[in-house]
Amino acid sequence: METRSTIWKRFFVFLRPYIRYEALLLLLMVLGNMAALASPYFLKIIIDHALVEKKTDMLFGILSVILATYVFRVVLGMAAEYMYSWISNRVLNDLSLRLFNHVIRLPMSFFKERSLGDLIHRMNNEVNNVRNALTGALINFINNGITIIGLITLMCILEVKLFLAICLIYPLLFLTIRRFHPRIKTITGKVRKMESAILGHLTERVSHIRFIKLFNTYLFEEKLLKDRFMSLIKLNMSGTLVLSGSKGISIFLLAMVPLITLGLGGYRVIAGVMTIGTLIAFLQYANKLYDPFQNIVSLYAELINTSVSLSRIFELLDHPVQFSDGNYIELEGEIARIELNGVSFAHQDKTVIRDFNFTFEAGRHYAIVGSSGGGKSTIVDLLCKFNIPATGQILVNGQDLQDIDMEHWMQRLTVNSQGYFLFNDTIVENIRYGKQDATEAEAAHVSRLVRLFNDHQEYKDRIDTMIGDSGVKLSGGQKQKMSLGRSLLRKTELLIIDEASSEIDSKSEDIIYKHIFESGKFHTIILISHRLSTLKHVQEIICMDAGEIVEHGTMSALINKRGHFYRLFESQLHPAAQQVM
Ligand SMILES: Nc1ncnc2c1ncn2[C@@H]1O[C@H](COP(=O)(O)OP(=O)(O)OP(=O)(O)O)[C@@H](O)[C@H]1O
Repeated sequence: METRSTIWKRFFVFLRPYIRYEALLLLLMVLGNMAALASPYFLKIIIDHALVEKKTDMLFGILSVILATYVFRVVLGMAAEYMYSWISNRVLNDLSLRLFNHVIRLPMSFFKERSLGDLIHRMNNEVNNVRNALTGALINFINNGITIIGLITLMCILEVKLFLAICLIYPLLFLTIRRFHPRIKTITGKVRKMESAILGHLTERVSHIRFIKLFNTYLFEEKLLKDRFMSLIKLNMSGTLVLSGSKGISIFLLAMVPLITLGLGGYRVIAGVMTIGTLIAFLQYANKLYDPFQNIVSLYAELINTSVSLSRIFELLDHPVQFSDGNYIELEGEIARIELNGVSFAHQDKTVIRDFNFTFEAGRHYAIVGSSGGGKSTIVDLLCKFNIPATGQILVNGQDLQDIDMEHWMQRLTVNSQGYFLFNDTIVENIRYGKQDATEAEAAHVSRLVRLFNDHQEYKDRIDTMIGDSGVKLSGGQKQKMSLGRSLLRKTELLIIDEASSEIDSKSEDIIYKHIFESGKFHTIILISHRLSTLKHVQEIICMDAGEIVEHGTMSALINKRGHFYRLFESQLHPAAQQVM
């Protein structure tokens, strides 16, 4: 784990672009503090000179100066606040954008191992913690720090011996902070992890509310969440105990400062080695020291929390992305062939693909079939670079796919996968996600190609309406049609359709597939399907079982073979078999 100083050093990289504005802010803050700290010194002059020497002019002259410093302070304060808000908003914007841009470029393997809740917690809650620290704690920490330096300087100027006496308190304060804060940091880290887990739990449960209702598991769910909240409360309470203990001792130690000042200072005034004006001014400064020190102690604890948030954010940023870093190459020319040579792949310890050897030639249409869990979608993920072969190679025109730039590669193919992604937006906008520069008319056109609605009126009424979260206002078949429409908007050399029409009625499916396979829009197509009726569109079928190719060939050859393929489709086969034989 990174040390706190390295974490802050890394964070200061985000502050660097605004260094000029920060320098100006610091100047405003120093000037504002100087103006705020001047009053007790003027008070000393009033007591020791204007009053003792009975100089009315001097009295009112100094009072006017004090008034001017008040005005100066207010103006500087407003300017500093504005500047601070400007800087912190920009820094946060940079941090959030950098995080988002990084996360969306992380390899798929990263997302398979992480819980969604943990990711959202880091990208939202932890960034908000940094936001709170930036908009409050950090500025106060710096401001209080400047005040303390100013106060110490003025106290030394006034009476250095008295200042040295109150300094005895500070090593004790330092020891208290050192003793308590590592424990606070550990507890904070645990709280954050638990909060992420709870967020993940809530996200999962609310997004599957339908199943809670169907299985009537309200009480079970309530108990599950209650147990998690109880553990969080226990952890939070132990954190509060340590924090309040640390604060209590610090506050007690700081409260000793005015007592020592009055005791020693009063003695020195009685002994005639110090003026009353100096004692009053010093006492005011010593009292003023109490608040910023107390604030700094609390803010320090808050900044420890922030450093935990930052370390969780940086942990994400440290995960290597899968995109261009100058080491990847771009594929020259069109895709001529994709060869999978002895490819194997495992999820954790479980081997999912075994010694897969096949060459997809450009211009041909293929299907991959096999029983559930046989490894078909894993092959798609390997072709998308979402999975990386454990052994063997995937070669595109002889180039290792792993060496080809991810962004460049993804421009060459369109993948219509099993899990579609629909946003709470209009149908047109959802379809346009496939090709962001497509016009509304193009999007509307493909919605008709995939027969999204039954009649003309429905297109008119619904195409611009919101579809709800994850397309909740659409039927299962309509969602799949929209997803296919989105793919149809693109024009790429290779199209992969992974079980994308299981909920679409056979008649519509046939029309849509005819268009896809016969329009010539996609040169090479790989179709994954459990429906025999869709296989008539392809020229070659690969039959997989337990991660291996067990048969491949044309549909009629495979049917005649009476092997794996035949058994797999036996129940759907007889009417179709008549057509192909
Ligand atoms: N993220 C994962 N972690 C662990 N195992 C996984 C993961 N994803 C898939 N698997 C396993 O890999 C195997 C192959 O899954 P895959 O999705 O490729 O099968 P499939 O042939 O596409 O199945 P289906 O026809 O049901 O879609 C399955 O046994 C599955 O349990």
